[in-house]
Amino acid sequence: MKNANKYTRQYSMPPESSWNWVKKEYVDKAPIWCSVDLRDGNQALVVPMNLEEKLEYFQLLVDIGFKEIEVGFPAASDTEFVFLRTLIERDLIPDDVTIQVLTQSRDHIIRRTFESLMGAKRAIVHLYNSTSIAQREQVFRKPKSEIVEIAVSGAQLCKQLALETPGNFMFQYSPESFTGTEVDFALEVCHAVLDVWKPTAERPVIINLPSTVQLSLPHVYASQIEYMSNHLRDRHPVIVSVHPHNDRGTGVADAELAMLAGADRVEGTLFGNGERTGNVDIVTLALNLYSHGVEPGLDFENLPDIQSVVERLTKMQVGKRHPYAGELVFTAFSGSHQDAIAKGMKWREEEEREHWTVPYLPIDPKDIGREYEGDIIRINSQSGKGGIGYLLEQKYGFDLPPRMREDLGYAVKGVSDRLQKELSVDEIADIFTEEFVNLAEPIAFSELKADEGAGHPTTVTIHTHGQTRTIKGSGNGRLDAVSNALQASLGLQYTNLTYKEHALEVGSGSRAVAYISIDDAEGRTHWGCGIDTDIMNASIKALFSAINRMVVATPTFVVQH
Ligand SMILES: CC(=O)SCCNC(=O)CCNC(=O)[C@H](O)C(C)(C)COP(=O)(O)OP(=O)(O)OC[C@H]1O[C@@H](n2cnc3c(N)ncnc32)[C@H](O)[C@@H]1OP(=O)(O)O
Ligand SMILES: CC(C)C(=O)C(=O)O
Repeated sequence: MKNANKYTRQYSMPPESSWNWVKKEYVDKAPIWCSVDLRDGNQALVVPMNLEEKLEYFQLLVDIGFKEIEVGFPAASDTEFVFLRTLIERDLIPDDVTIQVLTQSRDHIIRRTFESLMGAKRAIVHLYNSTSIAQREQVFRKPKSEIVEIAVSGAQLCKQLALETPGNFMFQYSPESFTGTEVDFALEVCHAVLDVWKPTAERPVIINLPSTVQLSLPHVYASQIEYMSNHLRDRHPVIVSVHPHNDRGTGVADAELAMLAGADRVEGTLFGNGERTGNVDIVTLALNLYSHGVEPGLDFENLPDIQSVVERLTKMQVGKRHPYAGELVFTAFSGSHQDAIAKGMKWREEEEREHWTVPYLPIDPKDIGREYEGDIIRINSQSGKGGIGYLLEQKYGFDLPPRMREDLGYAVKGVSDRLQKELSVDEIADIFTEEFVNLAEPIAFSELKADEGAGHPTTVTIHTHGQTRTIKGSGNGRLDAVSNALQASLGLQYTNLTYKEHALEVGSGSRAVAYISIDDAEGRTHWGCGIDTDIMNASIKALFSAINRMVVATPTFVVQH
């Protein structure tokens, strides 16, 4: 980048920093949330929402639990004005919800804003004017004193109109572009406004300190907020609010550090919609609190539904990696992650655990309406036996022995790598069946007859190379007898037979599944699986499967006739 010297840092540190917020470990209570989706979010859309869309969005915000909702900039357009009138006239604002409206500090805009509020029981009137060096020099071309005057005259008019308009009005002031303003000057403007509004405990005032454009690292913003919070003359009746944007990608960090630094209130939007890179994402902030065991006071238990409504109304898409909401954010493709998640989930099943600590999953996806199946473990060529085995167990009930999972893992990864695609759990089950279950080539099991006498004498009917044969054996159990018959009659050589069985509880009918491994003459292990309604038949089919895999893997072997 050859033009780095074109840029310079445009923020200023406060005159002093106490850095007390650094010593706080985490945010221990939810802030007052204010949604600005219908204003800052809406003003940033290619096509702003229409009346019906805004009404639906408003109801969504109410359902989520927002108690303060900035419903628009009523002087901006007819749609904005009519929307507010509709909320008021149709009595759509619940008693415990306060609407907020934004106005520039300009006479006719403030007047129009109060007109729009006629009949409202309660509202926050949010006044702003820009205070940064860049805006003073380039937009307003006014000295500091005249910028203060813009704020003061607007505050005075708001106060006067609030007295003349029926309803209960609270005031909010934003030194817009606060992050590009000398912090002491921002304090001066806020004091001038507070001198007009004179907040009391019964009628507090909100001082909102936006990172209109993010200009610094988050700790600088936090220091600015801390300075303002510590130096506001009469702090108690003032609610310090923040309104972070996301230009540097750290809107969430700005908000979180600002809360540590004294902010009582946060303005933001769902999924971070808003000007340019967006406003701070309240979903992320709330769920970050939740993941620390702090009740966020907003209900995101059905986040996928909320997301689809927001996407439909805003015509914006939530990214696949978006915290908490993105399609892939609870998904592990990579083997070691899957293995740890599968073990973590099993650990939870073993007994009730007080806290959620599953590796790689910061919260339980189910808490926000996500599913485990198809969400947390997905399979491609980066995957491993742990995840593959976990999926087969969850959906189909196969509890494979650990070493068999390894064999299946390689088979599945091989297919995914060759086809260059993700595999569904059904496709994995197909691979498992094709590769390991009830294999009948080149030797097929047909029938078993238990003969009379000691040593479990057994007659087995098999098909091989187009012929049906009857072979006999005995042993210390029925399976051992079949195994001995096969080894003696067909010239097979293997040792170390291992065996595991369980009922297949998933799916229709009661079936048993057996897994068998054998070691061939060269020490290689071959696995097979058998499924049957009869447990003995399941185990014999598992043995045939293992033998058939061994025979196929040993091209030099010839079955004796
Ligand atoms: C950071 C933020 O998101 S702030 C919110 C921004 N949101 C919006 O602007 C959306 C809604 N806005 C609008 O629809 C329009 O801008 C309106 C209706 C409010 C005003 O429209 P207009 O008067 O036609 O145009 P515009 O906004 O460009 O006005 C610019 C004038 O207002 C002045 N101005 C801008 N903001 C403010 C303010 N907060 N207080 C006082 N004056 C202001 C400018 O200096 C400029 O003055 P000039 O006429 O002397 O040059
Ligand atoms: C009006 C203010 C709060 C604003 O939207 C901003 O600064 O981003």
